[in-house]
Amino acid sequence: MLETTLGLEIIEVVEQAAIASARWMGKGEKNTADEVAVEAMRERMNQIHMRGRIVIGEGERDDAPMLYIGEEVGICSREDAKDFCNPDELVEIDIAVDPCEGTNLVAYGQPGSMAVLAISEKGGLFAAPDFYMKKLAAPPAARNHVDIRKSATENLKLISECLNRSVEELVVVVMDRPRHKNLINEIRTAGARVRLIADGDVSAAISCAFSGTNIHALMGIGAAPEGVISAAAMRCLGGHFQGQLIYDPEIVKTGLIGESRESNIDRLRSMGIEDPDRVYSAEELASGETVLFAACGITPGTLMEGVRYFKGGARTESLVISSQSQTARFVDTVHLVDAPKSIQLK
Ligand SMILES: O=C(COP(=O)(O)O)[C@@H](O)[C@H](O)[C@H](O)[C@H](O)COP(=O)(O)O
Ligand SMILES: [Mn+2]
Ligand SMILES: [Mn+2]
Repeated sequence: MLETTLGLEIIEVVEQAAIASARWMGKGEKNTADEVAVEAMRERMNQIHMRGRIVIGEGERDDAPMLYIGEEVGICSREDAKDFCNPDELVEIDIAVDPCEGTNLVAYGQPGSMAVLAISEKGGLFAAPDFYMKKLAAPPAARNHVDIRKSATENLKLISECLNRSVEELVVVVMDRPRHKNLINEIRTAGARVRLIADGDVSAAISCAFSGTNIHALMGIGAAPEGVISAAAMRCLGGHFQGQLIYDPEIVKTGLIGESRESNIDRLRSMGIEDPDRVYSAEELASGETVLFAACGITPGTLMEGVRYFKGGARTESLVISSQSQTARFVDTVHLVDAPKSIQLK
């Protein structure tokens, strides 16, 4: 029902955010790249016949501009919506957004940034706190064979068996952070190759689900909201994804979580998370009956091209995934803004 209600309109939401943000590529201004993406996403979402509520609106951690958690979006959120929205459109839906995932990547002209969102019925997406999350993503063939509770060495052996290749033939993406020093050493010692990324672990997680990307696992600690968005895509694609919240300041030293382990556990409890050590599967992080995911490349990435402008318009590449129709659509769009004199085919 969700997919038929929203149709392909959500593609335009991520496309508009990406087109706005890519104007700031390489300008060294990450907040502006983020801000324009947020505004474009909000504006386009508010033109859609839907009754949406933002459950994940990344931005809190660095005072970045954000779509606020709890913000209502869509025409059918208005008080008089019954007058112009049909019953399907009035059903409440939850939305997780990251209008500019990889703001630093955009600011410094590096690959892997995207505008991204996930949608499900009310309650269908885990409202992740702005904590860190240990993540494990792997290809569909390794789903439920690997486990985040196992060591990287064990998981690499399992992935190699599931993919019928040697560990040396595997590539693992890890975010380039001091906290991953031991993990990186372990992966290298096991024989696999490591691709270090500066930012953007959503793109890396989803890339594991597609063969041909030469990415076979994502390991390490990133942000929890991005974990839920990655899980939404991986659930639809049948890839493996697990996440575990990180609340111990000894593991990640950051202003994001408090300096006391106990107060962090209390904070999680106050958010309804009774077991702070729980390991969440993709199906638990994105548990709704129907899940939709949409992303549009801002800078070029493993799965999508970045935004390319030409005189009079722009060209974008997006990925829309639906659990309902069981499709992953790559959408190549030419945006004709000012009546361009020619439209290049490729
Ligand atoms: O790269 C990221 C930053 O996202 P954004 O703020 O939307 O540009 C995410 O992919 C990461 O998951 C995560 O946010 C990051 O690991 C947390 O930041 P850091 O403390 O620098 O590791
Ligand atoms: Mn992000
Ligand atoms: Mn962001």
